[in-house]
Amino acid sequence: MTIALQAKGLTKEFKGFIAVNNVDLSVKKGTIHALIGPNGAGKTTCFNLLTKFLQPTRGQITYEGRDITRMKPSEIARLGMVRSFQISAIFPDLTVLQNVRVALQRARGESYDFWRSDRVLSKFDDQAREYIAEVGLSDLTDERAASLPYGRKRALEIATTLALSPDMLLLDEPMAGMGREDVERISQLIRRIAENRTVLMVEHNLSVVAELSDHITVLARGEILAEGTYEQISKAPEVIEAYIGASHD
Ligand SMILES: Nc1ncnc2c1ncn2[C@@H]1O[C@H](COP(=O)(O)OP(=O)(O)OP(=O)(O)O)[C@@H](O)[C@H]1O
Repeated sequence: MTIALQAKGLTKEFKGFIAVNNVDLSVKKGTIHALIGPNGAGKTTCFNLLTKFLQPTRGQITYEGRDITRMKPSEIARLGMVRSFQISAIFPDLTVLQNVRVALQRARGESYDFWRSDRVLSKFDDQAREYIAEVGLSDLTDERAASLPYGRKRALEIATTLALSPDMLLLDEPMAGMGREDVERISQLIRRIAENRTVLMVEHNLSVVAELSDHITVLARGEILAEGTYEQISKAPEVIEAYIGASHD
């Protein structure tokens, strides 16, 4: 199996504090890979390094074999590696269809003009409807984004991310703030979008991680503590200890 994203010796220091320390990570193509760990483990920092929102102090990152260590988020997006919610927030007063059309228009490098007529944008309709169907929002195509329940808004955000045609999607806590029904819905959505894409996610909800992930990397205190399937890592004494220890902090 080929590697989509790889980090070697990834390190981030904040004024002498080492938030991410010498992390080696390989995300295989076509898999769902989760980054987990107790609070303060360095997951967000690591995620921001991989998505190029932060510059590493040391280390190298490659995507599809290409060195992306010094690239900007917009440059890696063009290579096909896209962070969810990267393009924009949702426009609350536009409909679901209009939001995805705008995302498509921007992804094609056309600037977005509010005054553009529907007719000009309608060339994106078919593609937009495809993405809307992919995230399960077809019934709500003509609803205003503002009127969507929270979980559906996240689905819409994912649809606008798909407009950048990513081969790899990076999701930052996709289940944050969601009720049970939405968690189930977004889990299915992630599984569906991962059928022909690679996914790396930071996620706190361990049952979601257990259900979705092919491979899991556990971070603690900025370092890799364990790696493997959920079955493997959930039995590792050092992982159990890190989580139990963290709950007593
Ligand atoms: N900009 C910064 N400046 C200084 N220290 C930082 C900065 N960002 C993160 N840290 C520190 O780095 C450590 C790791 O933080 P990070 O947010 O990456 O952890 P996390 O695993 O995502 O935690 P959580 O699950 O609580 O979000 C923490 O101790 C945090 O205080």
